[in-house]
Amino acid sequence: MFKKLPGDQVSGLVSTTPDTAVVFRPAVVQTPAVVTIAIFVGRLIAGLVRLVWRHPVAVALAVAPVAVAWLYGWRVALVAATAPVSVVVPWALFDRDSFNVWIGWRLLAWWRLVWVYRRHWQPVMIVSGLGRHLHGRDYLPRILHVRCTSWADVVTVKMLAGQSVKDWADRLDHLAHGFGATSCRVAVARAGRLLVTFPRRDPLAVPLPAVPVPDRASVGPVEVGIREDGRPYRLALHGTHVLVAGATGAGKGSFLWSVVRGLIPAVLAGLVEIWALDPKLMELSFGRSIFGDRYAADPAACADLLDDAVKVMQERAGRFAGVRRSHIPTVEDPFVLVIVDEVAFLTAYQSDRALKQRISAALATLTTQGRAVGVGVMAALQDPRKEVMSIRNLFPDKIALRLDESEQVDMVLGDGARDRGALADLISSDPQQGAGIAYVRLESSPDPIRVRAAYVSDDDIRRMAALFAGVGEAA
Ligand SMILES: Nc1ncnc2c1ncn2[C@@H]1O[C@H](COP(=O)(O)OP(=O)(O)OP(=O)(O)O)[C@@H](O)[C@H]1O
Repeated sequence: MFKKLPGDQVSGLVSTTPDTAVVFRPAVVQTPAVVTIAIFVGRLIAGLVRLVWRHPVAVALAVAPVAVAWLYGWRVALVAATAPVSVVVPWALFDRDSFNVWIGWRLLAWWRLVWVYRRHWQPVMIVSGLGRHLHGRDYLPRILHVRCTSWADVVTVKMLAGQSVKDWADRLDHLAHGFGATSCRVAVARAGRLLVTFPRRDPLAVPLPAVPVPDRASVGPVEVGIREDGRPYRLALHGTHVLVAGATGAGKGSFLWSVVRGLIPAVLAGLVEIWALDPKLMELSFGRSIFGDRYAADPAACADLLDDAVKVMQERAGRFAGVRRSHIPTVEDPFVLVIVDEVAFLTAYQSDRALKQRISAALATLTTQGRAVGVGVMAALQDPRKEVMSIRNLFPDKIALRLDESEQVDMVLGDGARDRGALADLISSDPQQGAGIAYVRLESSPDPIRVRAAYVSDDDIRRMAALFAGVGEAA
């Protein structure tokens, strides 16, 4: 309060509280002008030192031409200043990628720091409640660093002491709109520090054609699409189980078929067997020849196939016991991937109680004991509620495509996933813009990542199936 009042007004200030015995009349000390000037000069010098310390390159770029002009004249300075421009401009025009890595993203990061984040930081922090205004002072989280990538700004922030990640996760909307982004995500960098990601554009906005069938037989992670940062997205199947949830038309088929497509060379080499359960009869029946006689659509046949998978699992467990603790795919013991489309048809919506129990028990056995012996389950479903899919927590890796309700996000991806930015309920229902887009949460990483699966068209599936019938050219 005193800071805002001129000294002569402060001297007249008294307590206005009625019935008080204490009258408050502050003493005003006249400061000599020289002391005030010394304080201002001190602050100026400290500010300059801070500027040089924080932005050495920018300061050097500004000071160097002035120094050259002073020492050698303005003509030399002009040549010295234009020479780098004549290198940088052609570089930017002809090799944009390397220019961006070395200069472009850094310049953009500096500009976004100054123009977007520093400029709006104080009001956004105070209005969103992440900063505090106490006793006339602002206590704000600090921006430590801004990094730009081709699609997003990643701002490293030092939280206020006592703040939690949840405080930030609860205000993603405030942050996104406050800094002019359509969405925002937070991740922990280390104790007390967060990485706050603000996308500038969406690399997943355009559908992707099917990924080419790999040249090599591999059981390793399968390329199924791209990640938000533009890098290929590879999904591991061997050694885990994967649950894919999404509303009708969300694009579950793209995940299932992209996985099948990526494993084709390994299936042809005998290192992988894909067993398909297709109770809806619409999705996997299309490429039936890929699965051979390991295909079932009728619920009773599905139960038999699942029981067979359990037998394979138990037989292997008996053989491996005391000999080895993990599975290595071979022609004798291939990796068995059981793909179940719309698993709720076999569990929740199955009217035959005995069959329903048999199927649920087999699925629970496979998902609890299968991965160490090379039997994996990839299940797709529309409704992730517990009463529909009681064993959803037995799948270590989860994929949430477009969902109908915000509460379903945490049901699929686990607690706190939506708070960390997995906004699966906000994915567009327009197939061009949203089908195949999903948030993935892996056992190994609590932070959900946004990906888009490639679209495997009917023709792609026909060509894949033809490979197995031995009548088609390479897919
Ligand atoms: N990855 C993708 N990229 C672009 N469009 C896609 C993608 N996947 C699916 N689509 C479009 O969305 C439509 C629905 O996809 P799909 O049948 O795979 O959804 P689904 O989740 O399996 O639905 P349902 O549960 O009703 O079977 C497809 O016909 C296609 O036009």
